[in-house]
Amino acid sequence: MIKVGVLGARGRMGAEVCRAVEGADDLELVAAVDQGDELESLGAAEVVVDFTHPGVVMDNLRWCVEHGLHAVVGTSGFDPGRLDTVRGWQAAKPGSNVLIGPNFGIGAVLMMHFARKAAPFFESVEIVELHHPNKADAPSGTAYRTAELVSAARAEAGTPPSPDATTDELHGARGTDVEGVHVHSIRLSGLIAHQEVLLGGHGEIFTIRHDSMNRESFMPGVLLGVRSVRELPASLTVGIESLLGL
Ligand SMILES: NC(=O)C1=CN([C@@H]2O[C@H](COP(=O)(O)OP(=O)(O)OC[C@H]3O[C@@H](n4cnc5c(N)ncnc54)[C@H](OP(=O)(O)O)[C@@H]3O)[C@@H](O)[C@H]2O)C=CC1
Ligand SMILES: O=C(O)C1=N[C@H](C(=O)O)C[C@H](O)C1
Repeated sequence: MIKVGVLGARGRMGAEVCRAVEGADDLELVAAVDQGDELESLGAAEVVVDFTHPGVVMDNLRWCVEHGLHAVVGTSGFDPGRLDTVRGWQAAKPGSNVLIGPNFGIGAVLMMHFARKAAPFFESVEIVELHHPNKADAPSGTAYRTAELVSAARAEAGTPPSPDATTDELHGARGTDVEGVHVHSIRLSGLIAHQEVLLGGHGEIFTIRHDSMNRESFMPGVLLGVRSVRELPASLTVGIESLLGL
């Protein structure tokens, strides 16, 4: 049995994770912590799952690393600077592995994988992410990570920047720029989590779209992370693609 603690346990994702852990024969939910609760009860866990808020996740993660707990993090908001900070904590206190999953949906991981593969073959690429209006951050962590992967693949292949003649822009009309990739964020009631990667070439458009229809869809990826994090080869891993053999 792997002893699991959940941070953000009363939130939309955290509550789903608690249900999934309680329903798994090889996992035991030993702590369910939310805003205002003491972190100390997490000390009974081997693996902590964090689905909280980009504004608090770094404090949570530092606490986990300092207490030697492995962490599976779904909370968004990780840029290269934050990843370096986590590496610094791990260097100071080795022993805990951290797995940060920008998206735990299997289809979403495949969307990012295929976008990275396709990116060098097209002149233009832009990303549209669409989410429920309760989401705190924009762009989404998934879109940010997709843009990073797409940008790196194009740079490695020597693909020039996407053409764009815009010289006169109302602020925000072209979205935000993540490493040279334009990302557009929609917030709309009725949505859960969706993303399109639009790739444009000579006389053809290739669109890769993923839709999360409910939050249960993230659970196979989260549980895979919980089961794998203790044995990961690196102390900090971003994305679950390696766990899927991608
Ligand atoms: N990687 C992935 O696959 C996915 C990632 N996410 C990400 O997960 C995060 C959470 O999303 P979601 O569940 O929708 O958000 P919610 O707002 O529904 O849940 C977050 C929960 O964390 C609580 N919380 C806030 N601060 C703390 C703290 N310091 N300690 C413990 N708990 C705290 C909140 O309490 P209160 O409401 O009182 O502030 C709330 O109950 C977001 O960053 C989202 O982008 C979401 C879906 C999938
Ligand atoms: O807030 C959400 O809902 C989601 N957040 C993650 C993100 O920022 O990419 C993952 C998924 O898109 C759902």
